Amino acid sequence: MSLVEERYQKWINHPNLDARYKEPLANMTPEEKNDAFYTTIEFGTAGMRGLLGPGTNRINIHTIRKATQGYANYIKANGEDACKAGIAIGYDNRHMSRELAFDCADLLAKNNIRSFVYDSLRPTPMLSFAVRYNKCFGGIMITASHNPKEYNGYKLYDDKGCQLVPKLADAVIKEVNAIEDELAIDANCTEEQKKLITVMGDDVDQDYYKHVLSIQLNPDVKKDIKIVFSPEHGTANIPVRDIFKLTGYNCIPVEEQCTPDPDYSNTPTPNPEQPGAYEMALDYAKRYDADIILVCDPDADRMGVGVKHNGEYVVLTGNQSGAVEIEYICSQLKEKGLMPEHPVMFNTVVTSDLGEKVAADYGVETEKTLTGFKFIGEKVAKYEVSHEKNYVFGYEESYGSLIKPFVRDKDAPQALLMLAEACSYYKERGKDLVDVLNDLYDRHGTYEESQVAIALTGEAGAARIKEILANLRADAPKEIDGVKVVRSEDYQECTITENGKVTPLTGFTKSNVLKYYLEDGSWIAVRPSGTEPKCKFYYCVKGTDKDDAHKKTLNFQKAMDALTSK
Ligand SMILES: O=P([O-])(O)O[C@H]1O[C@H](COP(=O)(O)O)[C@@H](O)[C@H](O)[C@H]1O
Ligand SMILES: [Mg+2]
Repeated sequence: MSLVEERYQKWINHPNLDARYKEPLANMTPEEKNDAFYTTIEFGTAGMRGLLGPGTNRINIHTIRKATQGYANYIKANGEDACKAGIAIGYDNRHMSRELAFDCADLLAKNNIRSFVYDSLRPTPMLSFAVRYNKCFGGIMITASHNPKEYNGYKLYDDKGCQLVPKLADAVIKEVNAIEDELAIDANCTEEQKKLITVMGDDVDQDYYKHVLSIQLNPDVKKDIKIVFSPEHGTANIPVRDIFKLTGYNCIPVEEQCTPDPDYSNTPTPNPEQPGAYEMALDYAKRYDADIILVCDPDADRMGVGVKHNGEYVVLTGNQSGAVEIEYICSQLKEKGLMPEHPVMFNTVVTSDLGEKVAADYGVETEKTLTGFKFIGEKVAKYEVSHEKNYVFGYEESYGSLIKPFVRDKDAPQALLMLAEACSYYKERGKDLVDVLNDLYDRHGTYEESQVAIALTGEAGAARIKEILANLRADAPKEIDGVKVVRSEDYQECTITENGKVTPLTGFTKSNVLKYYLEDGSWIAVRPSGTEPKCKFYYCVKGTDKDDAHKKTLNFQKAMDALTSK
């Protein structure tokens, strides 16, 4: 019997199989069966994420229990104090999220581990905050972030509220993998053990709001702007609207997208990386003549921005909104004499160069990490202890930023408040945020950043993604669209190749990423997504002006297409 068949038979015949899965299992096509059982669901960029449904390679009550039992064993191995400190648990609007969250709490209680659960859906950054607020040993967030509605996921946090970095995640994974029969785990705890579960109250929310309000650099700015806001049916609805109410901003919610909805009924996509996420907000913006559109992904760690510029709405990329944020923050810190000593900003190896140039202009150093906000959180924790450098900002290409590190993950409510303030501040001075961005291009060079993600699903898709990167390694491009590759970095082999010389690349955990620097100041990076079945290509293209950058971007994309279609 094949491994897939063996696993399938075990599941379908298991006495503990959740009754909801019997029928879908019985009706699986051979292809679906293979996909659901060919592997066990793994931890990626942001915990475990996958399609909902029965199978070892799916998110369901059994695979989540397996992960939680493994986590519980890890917590117990950390001693009595860890069990007592407990775990904060949060969840989003997705199918099964609430059920899975409370099931995790029961299972932890069964293991005599305390937990603090939010009474209803909350953003991922608020879960990170709750870990710190309750002085927990760690945290669990049930969410698949911005993925389509068929997905769910499981993010794990350390005691600082930072997602587990590989070193810690590996220790948990070891415990998870040691569990042989995921279906044998049940979450039936006693009434006495149930007392270990605390449903969190309003005090946590209020303290989070207080902290968010503290990021304001110009709290008294003239708030003469209209904001159209959409939570994309997710967790941001209440917190973001509360924060705008507390700070006095005029926030017009996209009502149709405010109800928590696991099916995302009124948005083509909840992902701020995609134009569909702005469709309805754009209609509202035109109707109300809004200055700015602000949207959050469902777990409210990512955000998207649309800016009214010369009468039209321009949607910024994550690289662009990050650059505008750092410009506003640094200029204000400097003007007010608040810039700390040895200031540092963090972003990732696939984030545009523009932000770094802006930061450098204000004397702020940039440190780069791999993709994954956990690596930024890790750096924050390091410097918090050593005091060698002081945090100014952290952001990623993928529409996430963190203004103040009282949260240790990207935090959209903070970003939205800062962008609203920046929008108001510049409006008073006759500018919009696109004007600010254009000024940055004038000062630091014109960049066009883009990301092309090719969807490659299932076992075959995963193999193809590996092959694309392996082919690039085996036959390294010397030029791309006729432009010479002057340096390449391989984060898996940990090498830098420059002028024919190979030197070690240090300071990063091994990761399947390739980055090519071109003679004209542009770069291109390739990596498999760790949250979706996609191969991602990142382009940071430097041009003489916008048209030149755009033309070059299209040519580079075409060239990479040709290079990787072998
Ligand atoms: O999806 P989220 O908002 O949880 O965000 C997560 O995934 C993003 C995309 O990762 P990948 O390119 O591997 O798919 C990462 O940039 C981010 O740091 C991580 O927290
Ligand atoms: Mg998210």
